Amino acid sequence: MSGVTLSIDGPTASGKTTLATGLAEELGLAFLDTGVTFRSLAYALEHEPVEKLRTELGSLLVHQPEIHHRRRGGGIRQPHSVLFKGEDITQKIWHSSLDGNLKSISQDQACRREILLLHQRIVEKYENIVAVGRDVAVTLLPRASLHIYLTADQAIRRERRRAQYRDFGDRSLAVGPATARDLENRDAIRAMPNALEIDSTYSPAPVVLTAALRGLRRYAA
Ligand SMILES: Nc1ncnc2c1ncn2[C@@H]1O[C@H](COP(=O)(O)OP(=O)(O)OP(=O)(O)O)[C@@H](O)[C@H]1O
Ligand SMILES: Nc1ccn([C@@H]2O[C@H](COP(=O)(O)O)[C@@H](O)[C@H]2O)c(=O)n1
Repeated sequence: MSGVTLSIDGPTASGKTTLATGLAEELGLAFLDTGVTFRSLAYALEHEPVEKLRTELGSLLVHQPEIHHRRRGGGIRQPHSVLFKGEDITQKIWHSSLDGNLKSISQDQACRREILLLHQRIVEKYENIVAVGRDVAVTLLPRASLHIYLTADQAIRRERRRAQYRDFGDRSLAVGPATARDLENRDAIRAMPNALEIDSTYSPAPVVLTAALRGLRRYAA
């Protein structure tokens, strides 16, 4: 299968990254986590005014997506990384103290437009890519081979996030209900012909991956 593009949207801790990584490993895709860019801007906002971030984003921030070999070849060919003004900030963007900045950035429409342009320049470079976020089906990859909306009950998502960050005391455990944006995107995805909605509440990650691969075979055939 060549020319594979996949979008995955869904609420916090629904398993988007897990599924994207599985698909990227299985199919040898590049993997763009758009949330990483929002988080990087939240970090950058500690250092530069928002006006500068908006107008100079393309030169201030370099986001390299992860690139996977096919499963049989195994492993990651290029790990994801983010450089801000040349400094590698990949490990610095997760701190819960940045939650307020993250909210400001994600509500700033001008910032969202600049972030989208940055992501469009990234996806243009890859023939085979999976992009993950909260609006990627509608904004970034409207012509993807398959659009996945992944969800799970809030209590389950909260429990999974707590377990995931048990050893990372400085990370945010905030897991709310699906936001208005999540629901808007879910409805838009439902209306797309090549869409798949997966509820992972009672499905372990390998089952979710199998369902996504089956969906891809169906629509990309
Ligand atoms: N189907 C599943 N069953 C059980 N646990 C899962 C499943 N999918 C993912 N998880 C676990 O749930 C946690 C959150 O998953 P993940 O980080 O992939 O979510 P996410 O949607 O990418 O989160 P975010 O919204 O922060 O980007 C991880 O610990 C992951 O291993
Ligand atoms: N396409 C996107 C991606 C992310 N956001 C915002 O960034 C936050 C962090 O994303 P994670 O995937 O790392 O949790 C997220 O909570 C959103 O506020 C977005 O708006 N659009």
